[in-house]
Amino acid sequence: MKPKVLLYKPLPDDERQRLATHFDIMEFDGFHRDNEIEFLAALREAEGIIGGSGIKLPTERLEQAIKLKVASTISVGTDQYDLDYLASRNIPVMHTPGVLNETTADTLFTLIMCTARRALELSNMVKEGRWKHTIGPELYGTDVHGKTLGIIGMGRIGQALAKRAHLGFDMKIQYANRRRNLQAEQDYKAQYMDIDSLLASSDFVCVMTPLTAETAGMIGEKEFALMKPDSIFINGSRGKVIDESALIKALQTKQIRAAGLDVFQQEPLPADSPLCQLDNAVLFPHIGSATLETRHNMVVCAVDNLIRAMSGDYSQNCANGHLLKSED
Ligand SMILES: NC(=O)C1=CN([C@@H]2O[C@H](COP(=O)(O)OP(=O)(O)OC[C@H]3O[C@@H](n4cnc5c(N)ncnc54)[C@H](OP(=O)(O)O)[C@@H]3O)[C@@H](O)[C@H]2O)C=CC1
Ligand SMILES: O=CC(=O)O
Repeated sequence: MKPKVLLYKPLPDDERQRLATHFDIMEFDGFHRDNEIEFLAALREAEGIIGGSGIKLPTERLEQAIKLKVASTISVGTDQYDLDYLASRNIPVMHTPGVLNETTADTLFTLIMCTARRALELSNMVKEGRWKHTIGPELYGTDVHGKTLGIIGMGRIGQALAKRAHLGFDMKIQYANRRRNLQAEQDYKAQYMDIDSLLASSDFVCVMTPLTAETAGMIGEKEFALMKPDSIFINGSRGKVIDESALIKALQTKQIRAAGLDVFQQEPLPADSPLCQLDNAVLFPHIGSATLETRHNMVVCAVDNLIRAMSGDYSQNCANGHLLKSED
């Protein structure tokens, strides 16, 4: 008999079939009020689970997953799970680092360009028939090339962003991490500094840390007040890393120039969010890695991770490996 796996995100046919050769799949399109009873019944039977980062499975749900051996997420972020709790049950949480670095950095750079050059605001002006004469300084953008980019969270994706900025746009790179990243210092002349100094001296600030107890609410009113009045704030990490109300205030009062956001405290972002009323906010629907190629590669990686971890090998791509008890 094949082990039972709960799949809660639609997969491309090829990867769904590969999963089905190894496991008996119990399949759901997300987890919501309409499928709650069946989903929770499947969770109680599941030895493995695989799905995306959009579905939160809090501890009180996972407590019901009494047969669970492995959780595999089709994302690099793992904040939808309590890693400590799963580690206390010796359950590895597998994720997809690396395969999405370049695509996510492309998205971040798109946010940088769109905010700096007011691309969406001006495109809407053209589409809505409001382009009546050559635009004047009140609608000019600001340069990207040659400016200073501050990256909070110089990890895999942060470095891919630094590469674009430094090698392609001649930007000066500075960064904040808990530990220094000597590779980024060598490759992109990145300068290490504390978060407050970075905020006060960057033209663009991009947050790319994971969401953890330490980073939740890390950028709030005090931090926005430190930023330069002409600076631009980019968030590609998780919405809860910043205080969204404080950001809205900073944008409304033009304390900072603009913001480019791929992630929000609540997703999907409610249409009545004040962010939707702001010309100086460029908003993406959490599409950091959303290209056909990269999303496929992430699924391949997550299916591989599940197959390997279910057979006891979680030596690669395990987000809580350092917390697990060794089997030998
Ligand atoms: N918008 C989207 O679609 C996507 C969003 N993401 C998000 O981006 C996150 C980062 O991904 P990735 O680059 O692969 O992760 P990495 O682990 O490679 O990088 C994270 C970086 O954050 C730093 N960091 C962690 N905690 C802190 C802290 N308290 N203060 C300052 N820096 C900190 C780490 O350095 P150090 O440990 O030295 O502090 C590390 O350099 C993911 O966890 C996910 O939430 C990822 C992919 C797509
Ligand atoms: O947000 C996306 C991820 O992979 O994490």
